Amino acid sequence: MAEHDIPRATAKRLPIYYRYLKLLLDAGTTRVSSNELSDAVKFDAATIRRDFSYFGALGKRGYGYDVKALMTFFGEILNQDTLASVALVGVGNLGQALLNFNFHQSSNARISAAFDINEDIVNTIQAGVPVYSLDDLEKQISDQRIDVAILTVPAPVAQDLANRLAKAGVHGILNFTPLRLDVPSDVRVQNVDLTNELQTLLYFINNFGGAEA
Ligand SMILES: NC(=O)c1ccc[n+]([C@@H]2O[C@H](COP(=O)([O-])OP(=O)(O)OC[C@H]3O[C@@H](n4cnc5c(N)ncnc54)[C@H](O)[C@@H]3O)[C@@H](O)[C@H]2O)c1
Repeated sequence: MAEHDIPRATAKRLPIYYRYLKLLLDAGTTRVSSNELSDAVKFDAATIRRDFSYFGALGKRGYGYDVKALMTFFGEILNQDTLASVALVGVGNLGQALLNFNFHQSSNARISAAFDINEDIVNTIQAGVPVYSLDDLEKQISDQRIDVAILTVPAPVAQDLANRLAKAGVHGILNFTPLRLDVPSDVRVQNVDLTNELQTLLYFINNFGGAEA
């Protein structure tokens, strides 16, 4: 958890800054201006300067920002050095796709355990990740110190599983199901809804043309 008191919108942009800075650093670039960053990540330069100012960072007029210093700084805030183990519950169409996607390449998280009730895939390894029986949920979450779970099960069983996950000690749920989950106050839920995203996109295209929202 970041100890800096920053707006949520800024916090959401941090991983995007971080990924781009990593690209720059890998390409041997040592400094970057807010305008160059703006071109690459598509937030306006004023937003970027304001975001960075929350951290007391770090730009110099006529020089821009030091890429390595920014990376180190954001890396610490984002905890890039600690690899977070994530559970995936529900290894169906969507779950499989997420297993195949290598989160670890671009973030500090990796799916380390998957769970399902389908006997055909329980006790197999899918995309390098062991699939456990749902009966092992609590034990694996505790043994592997899993703090975050991705929920890709049918909606009717989602609340039950959210209850179990919360009870087992999970503090974050990335919820792909259409159900809005009730969770204890120490659990954070992030809902992902591709239909919503698509509708929003269509709305903006239809009402404002191609310009970005
Ligand atoms: N957010 C989005 O944009 C989006 C997009 C597609 C699907 N979805 C949602 O994601 C969920 C999964 O969709 P899908 O197409 O992968 O479905 P699917 O039927 O292919 O997969 C569901 C998986 O969950 C497993 N399962 C069922 N009950 C379980 C339980 N109690 N515990 C553990 N595993 C259980 C099934 O065996 C199956 O492997 C659905 O709720 C769907 O509505 C969301």
